[in-house]
Amino acid sequence: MVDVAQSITRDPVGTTPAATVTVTGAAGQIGYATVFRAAAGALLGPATPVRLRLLEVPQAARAAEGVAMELLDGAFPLLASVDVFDDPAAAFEGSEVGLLIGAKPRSQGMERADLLSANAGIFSVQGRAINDGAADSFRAVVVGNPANTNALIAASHAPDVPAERFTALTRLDHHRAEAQLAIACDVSVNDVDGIAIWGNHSASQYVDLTRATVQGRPAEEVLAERGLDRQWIDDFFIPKVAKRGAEIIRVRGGSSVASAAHAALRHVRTWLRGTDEGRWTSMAVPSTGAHGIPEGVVSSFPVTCSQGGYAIVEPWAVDEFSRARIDRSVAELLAEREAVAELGLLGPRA
Ligand SMILES: NC(=O)c1ccc[n+]([C@@H]2O[C@H](COP(=O)([O-])OP(=O)(O)OC[C@H]3O[C@@H](n4cnc5c(N)ncnc54)[C@H](O)[C@@H]3O)[C@@H](O)[C@H]2O)c1
Ligand SMILES: O=C(O)C[C@H](O)C(=O)O
Repeated sequence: MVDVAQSITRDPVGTTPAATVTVTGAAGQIGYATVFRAAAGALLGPATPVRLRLLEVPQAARAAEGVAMELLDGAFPLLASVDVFDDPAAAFEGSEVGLLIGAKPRSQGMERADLLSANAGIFSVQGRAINDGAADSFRAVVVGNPANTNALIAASHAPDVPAERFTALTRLDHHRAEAQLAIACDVSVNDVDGIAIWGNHSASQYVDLTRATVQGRPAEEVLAERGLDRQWIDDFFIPKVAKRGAEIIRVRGGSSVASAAHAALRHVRTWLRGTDEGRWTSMAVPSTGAHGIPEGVVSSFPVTCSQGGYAIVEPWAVDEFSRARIDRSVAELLAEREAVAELGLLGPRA
């Protein structure tokens, strides 16, 4: 543990035992936007105190100490403790929830293979640390890109942890699609339902409206009444959502931060608390082979959650267009998997 005078332990409020949450990249932008809301109850709910374990690389550990100081200054009633680490093994000791945000960003001139390899180094080490030290109940969401394949790498290095506990974030894409559909139909986001994100958290993702509803009616029907046909969905709506990350970078001058933090918090909260009756969300999870998506990749699916678990929504007969789009994104995931396998970066479970 980094020697932080700021580390605290106290008896927090709350009616259930405190849960231990490890946040990697805690001094980075998304980490900073996440930990205060986690301390305020947005991750585990208003009844569960949280013990935060912040992991950073050694050169950013000092900045993470500063984050810990600010957490203290929030005097959050639910914050049981906060500790800073630069050693993954220590950071994941007893961990019940992992928010795996820290990753190596793509720098100029870096090839995708270099990015995969740089991140594989990070996620293999963290996978092993989780395998050796995390609590039996451990579950993780990977935010750091390439998120799906990073989750696969971590899971492959943690053979003693059920693979389904390693998930990746596509809830942000799901939220983006809900918002864009609501805007297109001039309704509240509360009126839209049934969107599914398939495949990779990348521009190849398939944003599926075929089961979506707007105020209980098929979304495609409501869009058609507004003169927005399938061509519009294909040419405008899907790219708008799938390329939103790049658009944010262009307009804001930096990648999505608060919306990504919000999505990561909601991902875990929904997983633990459950989806509402009759509704689903999107999560990238290890494929079981469902919907024709081969095992061995972490793909986004529509899922329902209950009692701390999730289930891929039962397969339905997808149309030809959807099938081709799902297969295209899955092909990208398979190529990423092959690239890391060729580099010898997959662990013993692979
Ligand atoms: N899945 C999604 O929806 C989504 C959305 C937005 C961003 N992202 C990704 O999230 C990641 C984080 O974004 P950010 O804006 O916070 O980046 P950032 O560069 O601000 O922060 C990343 C932090 O991770 C730390 N880090 C790097 N390697 C680490 C390691 N081995 N252990 C612990 N910490 C480590 C860095 O020191 C840094 O503080 C990026 O990979 C980004 O592409 C994903
Ligand atoms: O960081 C990025 O490349 C984009 C990010 O994954 C996003 O979807 O906003």
